Amino acid sequence: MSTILVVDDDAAIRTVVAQALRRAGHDVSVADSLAQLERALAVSLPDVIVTDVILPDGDGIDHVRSISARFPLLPIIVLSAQNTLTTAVRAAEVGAYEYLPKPFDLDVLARAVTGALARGGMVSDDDLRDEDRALPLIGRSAAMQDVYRVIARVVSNDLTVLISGESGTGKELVARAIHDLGSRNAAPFVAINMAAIPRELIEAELFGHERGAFTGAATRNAGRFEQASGGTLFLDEIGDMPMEAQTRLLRVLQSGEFTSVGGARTIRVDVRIVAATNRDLSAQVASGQFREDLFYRLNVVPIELPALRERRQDIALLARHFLDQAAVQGLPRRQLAGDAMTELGAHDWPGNVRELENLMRRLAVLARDEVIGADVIRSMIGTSGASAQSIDVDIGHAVRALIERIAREDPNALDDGTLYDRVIGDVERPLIEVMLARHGQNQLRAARAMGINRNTLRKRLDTLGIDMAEAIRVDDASRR
Ligand SMILES: Nc1ncnc2c1ncn2[C@@H]1O[C@H](COP(=O)(O)OP(=O)(O)OP(=O)(O)O)[C@@H](O)[C@H]1O
Repeated sequence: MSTILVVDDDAAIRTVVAQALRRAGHDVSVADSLAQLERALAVSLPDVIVTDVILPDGDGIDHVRSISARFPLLPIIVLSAQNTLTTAVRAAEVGAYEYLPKPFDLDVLARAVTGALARGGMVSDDDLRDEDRALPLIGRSAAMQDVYRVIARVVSNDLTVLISGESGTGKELVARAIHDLGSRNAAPFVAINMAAIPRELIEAELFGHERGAFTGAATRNAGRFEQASGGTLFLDEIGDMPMEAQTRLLRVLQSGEFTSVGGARTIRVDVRIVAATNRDLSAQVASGQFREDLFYRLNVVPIELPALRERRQDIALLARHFLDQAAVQGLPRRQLAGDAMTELGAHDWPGNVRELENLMRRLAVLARDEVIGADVIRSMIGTSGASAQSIDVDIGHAVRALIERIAREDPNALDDGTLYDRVIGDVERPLIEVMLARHGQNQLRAARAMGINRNTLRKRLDTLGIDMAEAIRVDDASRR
């Protein structure tokens, strides 16, 4: 539960605001003066402060400046009856997260609080104050503060950034933050994932192709470089880029221009490059899989994202954030009991923030009670949770790798109309095998459990060539 401190000398407003925020699921405490506010801060830091401007012992806005200086990560929402532009500008100048003129709609306040919580832990920076550009990066740990410092350093220039970190640590989110906070934010942010595109298509995807450049190229296509013109190009999973494409990319980065596949025109583009990898690129350089010169060209400003297990103090903040987000999206509102937080804190999170996010969404959907206890967390992480997590984390990669493998083994397979059946067949086979095993190889029960017709299952067994000899052995054994 997030903690909100409401400061207002008007008892009626204090009560109404506190009630509304409690209804929205927050833990609310109140103060009627700056002195009481200071006493409350001395005891513990809330997640958000909501304060009036005119208080009996001073000016709330002046006080925001002092609080922001001491606690730069603490979002403050200012409420004021002085509906002047000057008050709004003053509130922004002193670093208030939001300014709401009185009278305000309680829903608007609740939304501002949710926004402030989602922003919690981000560096205090005037650029961040624009609603549209509010950052989704959560975390107050020292490791994340280091990340924020580097982001703050690169938003005002075009230096190339290389983000490394395990899968699900937020690399793409950081890349987007660099774009959104920089001067290129009116132009597009274009992402391309090297692991998701068959190797032979990567160059056409990056640099575009002319009509008729290869089979299937019916029209001229602008590549991602051109699409990102004036903006940011995010090269995800750069460690998966084939050698030839690396050579071409290096040339483009050096010269700022390229020709599309099958084209004679030279295209000049102005893009900022942010690359990311979950592999050890220097090891790939050492083993000759990644060009050393390209590595140095990309690694101008390195950002290393910590694994979630290395910043356990952020787990509670993130967990609450994802539950709030689920509630905002219309899923039931859930809270975590103290022992549930302890349980989350002890888990190792191999899938990092993505795993935590998926678990919170599943809890929002599946948990029976509003307050979730440690036992529920244990059962979700320990059993189906653990395996489902790894599926959530890996399924996209697995399918992409599968497409790549098929393309490598048989390049025609990408065009000959068989790809859908091959990929679905490879995904379906383990599903059927697992379900048959689970139901003692009984086809009727396995089909029912999967929600398909028994005849459909029979046909799929035939098509996929799944051997039922095992089933007969199991059936025989059970009959004996
Ligand atoms: N600090 C954070 N605050 C809030 N949400 C986060 C944070 N880090 C990651 N997430 C969320 O976790 C999920 C995974 O993040 P993201 O896709 O950026 O990770 P990634 O490192 O690029 O993963 P991959 O290597 O698998 O592509 C996203 O839904 C993202 O919004």
